[in-house]
Amino acid sequence: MRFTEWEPVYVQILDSFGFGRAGDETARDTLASLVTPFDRSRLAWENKTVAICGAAPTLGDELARVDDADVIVAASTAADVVLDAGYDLDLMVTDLDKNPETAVSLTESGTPVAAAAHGDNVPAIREWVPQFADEHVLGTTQAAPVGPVVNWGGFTDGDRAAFIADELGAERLVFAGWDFDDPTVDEMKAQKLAWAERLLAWLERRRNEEFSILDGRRDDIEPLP
Ligand SMILES: Nc1ncnc2c1ncn2[C@@H]1O[C@H](COP(=O)(O)OP(=O)(O)OP(=O)(O)O)[C@@H](O)[C@H]1O
Ligand SMILES: Nc1nc2c(c(=O)[nH]1)N=C(CO)CN2
Repeated sequence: MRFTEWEPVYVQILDSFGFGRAGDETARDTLASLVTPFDRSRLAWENKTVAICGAAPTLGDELARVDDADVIVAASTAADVVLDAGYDLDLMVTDLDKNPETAVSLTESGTPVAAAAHGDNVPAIREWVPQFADEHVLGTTQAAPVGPVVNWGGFTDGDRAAFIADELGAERLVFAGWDFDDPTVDEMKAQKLAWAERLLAWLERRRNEEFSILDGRRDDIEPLP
């Protein structure tokens, strides 16, 4: 995903939440000062089935879905569920707002972590990124990419994980731990999940793929861009 393709969608997201672009850019620049370029050839996922684990309460019951995957990616707290169940992770995707200690320990053991900068997580970036093993950190932004910080698309940790897998050439994406109608989430999270759903519908269309988590829902999703 090039930024020119992402930008019109990004502008809609900023508008929908009332987030400021300048805040995202400041956060991105902070992250850029703390990370080095990530060697993406380590994550060559062509011909791979990649499992994208979200953190819905259903994840624990759906973990068998990752058994046939070649690669396991977990968003935020989904990483803890996957690791506690005894699986190895290939990548954690996070904006550092819930379980940054997991990200520290993963980078220390050589597992890559994609760390996102946005206007509301600058203190977390400053606190946690210096604690990561640098060569295992992929810095990401939802604003324009700068230096070592990439933008391969995506907004919430979970849909960003899917966009990253797409960028890395994944042949097939499978999903566990996704519940767009989760009744336990607050209003802001529900709005974020609605965007995640829209973004995944856009991604599956771009990929000519059908994500089963969107079955029965497509007619009600407003298309992007
Ligand atoms: N019902 C759900 N509740 C929470 N997350 C979900 C759900 N369904 C899918 N997800 C995906 O799992 C990801 C990780 O969720 P979690 O609540 O651990 O993280 P988070 O740090 O709050 O995520 P974010 O900052 O992206 O909102 C979310 O970003 C979202 O994409
Ligand atoms: N500015 C800003 N950007 C975000 C935010 C957020 O709270 N503020 N949350 C996200 C996923 O939770 C992703 N991006």
